[in-house]
Amino acid sequence: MRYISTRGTAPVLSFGEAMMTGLARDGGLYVPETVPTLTADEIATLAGLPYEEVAFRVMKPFLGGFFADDEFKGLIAKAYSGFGHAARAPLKQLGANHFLLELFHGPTLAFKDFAMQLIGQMMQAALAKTGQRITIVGATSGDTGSAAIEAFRGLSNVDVFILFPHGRVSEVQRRQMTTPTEANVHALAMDGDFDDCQARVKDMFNDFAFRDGVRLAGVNSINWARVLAQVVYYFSSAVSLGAPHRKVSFTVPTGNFGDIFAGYIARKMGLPIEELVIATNQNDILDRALKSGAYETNGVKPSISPSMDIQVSSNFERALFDAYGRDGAAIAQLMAEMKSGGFRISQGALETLRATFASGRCSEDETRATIAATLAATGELLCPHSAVGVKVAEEHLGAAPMITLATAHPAKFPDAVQAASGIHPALPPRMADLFARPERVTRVPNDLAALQSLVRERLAS
Ligand SMILES: Cc1ncc(COP(=O)(O)O)c(C=O)c1O
Ligand SMILES: N[C@@H](CCOP(=O)(O)O)C(=O)O
Repeated sequence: MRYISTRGTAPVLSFGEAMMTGLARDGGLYVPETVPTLTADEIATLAGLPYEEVAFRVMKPFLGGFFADDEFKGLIAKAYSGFGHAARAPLKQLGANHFLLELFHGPTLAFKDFAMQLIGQMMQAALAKTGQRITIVGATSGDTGSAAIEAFRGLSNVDVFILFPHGRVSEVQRRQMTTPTEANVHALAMDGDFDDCQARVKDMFNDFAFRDGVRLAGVNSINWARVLAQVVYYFSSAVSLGAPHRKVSFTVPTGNFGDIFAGYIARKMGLPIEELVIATNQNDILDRALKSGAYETNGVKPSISPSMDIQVSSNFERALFDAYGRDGAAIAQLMAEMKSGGFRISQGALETLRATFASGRCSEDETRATIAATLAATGELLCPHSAVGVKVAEEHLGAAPMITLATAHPAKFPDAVQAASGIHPALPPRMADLFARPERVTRVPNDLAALQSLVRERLAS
């Protein structure tokens, strides 16, 4: 099993190497050279299995033997043991043919825990074999950061630095990142928006002296292993609604395009997915791109679904790579144009993307109205991101059952949820004192050299 870069010139790597490498050295993202498939019979046998067993069967073909079967099963078991629901990713019925996939029962109450808890286990196992230490630098619009901190806090061979946009995450999200007391956790509030944070992380990877000097590792969806772990719940939910004997559709609240790209991989593996719907908030670059062919940023606008306040959608590069016939040079050219604000997608690539993805946009008012209407109709209290998904899904209901991904717990966004529904969602008891815990955070400028100095100083201290 080999992994290649979307920009065509970085070394070809094994699964383990791709996981520990993060961004490819040509600036691209690693993808499998070929996507393994499951037969209809293999998919059918997933129905009724525990989530952990589905995870093992879906992910194993991508590993190329990097972990022995028993070791991998053990890592999966540990990764999901802290989840607060026996099903891990339960499905709830919202309407006649509309289902909600609750992905917020992990330790930090967002879908990020599915991949981050597992990647934490896999990276620790890999480091234990080599005796190395690594420095993780991640960018977050709120959820990746807390999930990464939870997965790596307290480890002696890992430092974790998280850049979040100052003033642009919810208070619960911020406190999840700033209240852990372990010395290897470094929460950094950066001037700018999420796109700036992600750009600085990629800059650090593209500075080879820095990258090699600190042994930089990535846990954003830059890292293929993050995407892979998210493929699993497409299978677990689809088979529970009758796949592969009937098709299902998915709507995915989307920002950095990692989660919906995992759905795309599930479809390439053989899962019969009718429609894959991208749901955006007012930061609607992906919806505009699919409708007009122009992939152009127009500035991040803060919203009540802050984790999706993203315009430079990292994993869209992976989808473009396939849509352009896996032409790495063409992708490198497009990404260079992106630095000055955007590019036009070629007609052929656009048609390929439209054959694969549908899309829709949800305004702030529509998000609030969907939270209220869904509560009244079903009793389900949605977070604003999940509400964006539900609204867009309702515009795409068809013959196949629609599964909307509920990506975060409403208690992570209590102000927005209360304003929309009148209900103040409570944090689980284990987090009840979150607002009483002291915060530890460093304000940092949007400046690569300053950030690199800070990382080096912290590592030396
Ligand atoms: C709650 C929530 N919903 C949706 C998204 C969008 O997911 P993705 O960035 O994988 O498109 C994010 C951020 O990743 C998120 O934290
Ligand atoms: N919404 C994310 C943004 C980062 O996405 P990632 O999947 O690339 O880690 C967040 O909450 O941080």
